[in-house]
Amino acid sequence: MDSDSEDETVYLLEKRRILTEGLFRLPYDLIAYLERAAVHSELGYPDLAAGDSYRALLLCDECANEGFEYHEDALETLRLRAADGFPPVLRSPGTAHADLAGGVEALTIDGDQDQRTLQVISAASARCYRNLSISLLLCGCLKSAFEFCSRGLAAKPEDEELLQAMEYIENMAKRRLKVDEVEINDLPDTGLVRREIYPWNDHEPNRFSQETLDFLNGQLAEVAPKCEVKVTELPTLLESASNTDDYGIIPTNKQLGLFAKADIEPGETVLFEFSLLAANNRLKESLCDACSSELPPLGENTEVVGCPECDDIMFCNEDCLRRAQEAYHPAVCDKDIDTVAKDPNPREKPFALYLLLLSRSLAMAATQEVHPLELTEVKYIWGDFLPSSANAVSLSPNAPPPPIWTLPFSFQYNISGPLHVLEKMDIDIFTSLAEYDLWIFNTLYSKFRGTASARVNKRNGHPEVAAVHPLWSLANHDCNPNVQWEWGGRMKLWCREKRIGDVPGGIKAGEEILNHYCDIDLKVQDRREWAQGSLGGWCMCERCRTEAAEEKAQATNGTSEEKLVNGYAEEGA
Ligand SMILES: C[S@@+](CC[C@H](N)C(=O)[O-])C[C@H]1O[C@@H](n2cnc3c(N)ncnc32)[C@H](O)[C@@H]1O
Repeated sequence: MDSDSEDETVYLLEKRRILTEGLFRLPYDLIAYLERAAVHSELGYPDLAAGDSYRALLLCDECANEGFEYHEDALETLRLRAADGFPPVLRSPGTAHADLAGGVEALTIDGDQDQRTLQVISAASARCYRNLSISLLLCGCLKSAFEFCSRGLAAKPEDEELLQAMEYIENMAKRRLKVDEVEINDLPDTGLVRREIYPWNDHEPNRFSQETLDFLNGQLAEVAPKCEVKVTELPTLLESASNTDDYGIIPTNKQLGLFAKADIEPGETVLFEFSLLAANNRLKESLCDACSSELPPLGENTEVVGCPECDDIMFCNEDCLRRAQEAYHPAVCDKDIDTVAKDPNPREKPFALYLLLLSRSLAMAATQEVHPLELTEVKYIWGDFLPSSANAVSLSPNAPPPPIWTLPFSFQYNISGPLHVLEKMDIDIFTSLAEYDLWIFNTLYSKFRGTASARVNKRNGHPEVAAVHPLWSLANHDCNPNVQWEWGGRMKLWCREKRIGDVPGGIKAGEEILNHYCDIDLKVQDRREWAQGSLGGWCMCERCRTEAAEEKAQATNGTSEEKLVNGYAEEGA
């Protein structure tokens, strides 16, 4: 980044800070949301621009509909903001004092107050539709972009910006689907956005500080008394196969890892962790709401209990009910929330499970009255973030290719879904911006995607239960692991009896706890493909490198033997 763009970024970040603080003071200010959307766009965060524009659109609806919950507050704020004239953010670029996009209406700012307010609302909702169309297109969410663009065009059929946006969406859809005619239901609706510690995120701890290590080791003392967390160096993984298998030295990066602080015997339990940060996507199934283990059949001696206040929510026993009441259940008790993201269509199952984990973390934050990023289950976990500078989009004509963003994103699962959950929890999504802003949802998703484990349905192989076990997730992967894990109510990690090649198990004090993120019985290529998602790249463990080298040597030998045979045949002929 050159110094001009650095200055520009500093200026925009300050503008963003001021606008956000303004929203804390005037939470129903749709104009401030549109102003912040413009800043987010300029900073290169189209997802955050879409989030702000959607909130502004909701506030336009609040202003326009008398019966709506925040009608008075939203309207009063809008009148305040439009008191001195037409807010500049509603003007199209290049127009002097009114929104003339589409050339259809010159807005009078001197009419009676109601008339003027209606004009401002109409111009604001048009701005929201334009922003949503373009920002969602940039995030790869073509179907949602198309839908918002169509809604905008229904209200303003001649709007030039919307007509232009529709053309972009259709062209992009044709390119992505490789077709000449686009069918709306086929439009892709997920994409990738920046995965980073946002420059304004002051909730992230220094994961390598003594304070963090002491805190985590204090927690480990209870669930894994023979383990400690330490700072370590891990290979920096590439996205896919490369010739670095043969390299003696691979670049590394600093991360955390779990280490034995005393000898551990084969078969011995290494870690036994309970987590309430768990979720399942089966509607009306017999799973404990707290720990997600299968409930035993109901009988006379059953310990299974229900919440006295709400239907159908069951817990293994009084202990799980008590933990739920302390940690998250009051925020969702009797709130008709158990249908959200349940029984999704198979293609959406992973996204839906992450939304359910996010919902659980929001319920935990609301019940415990802490910021979601300050929850102990969340604060210290790995998020696979890239530096903001590596994600930034340069506007310079000599810039290198744009960065590849890595956080999966959709309008439904990142924007409207979490807001829907909060509304179900009776949380005012406007006055709670400091706790429930979109960048916070994105940060939570980054962390969950870097650490959650899922259980699949044995019948259809689809993921149906997911959980984050913050201490278990400190263990790194190796295709020759020294531990084995199983999750059913509690996450259990125990020392393997045997390592690969029938080598006897056992872990010596000081050695790293080596977990496995894939099925280690597979061949090297399949293992690497399986683990790629959770590792964030191509596995470079010793076993993978050795086996890949052996396979390569065999393939090369095979080819030269073949050549020889052919050669003899030719000579003989
Ligand atoms: C669940 S976390 C493991 C704990 C993590 N190292 C930490 O600092 O909290 C998973 C991440 O650890 C890193 N990791 C784990 N095993 C690795 C390995 N064998 N090689 C390289 N990176 C690894 C990857 O970045 C992966 O995305």
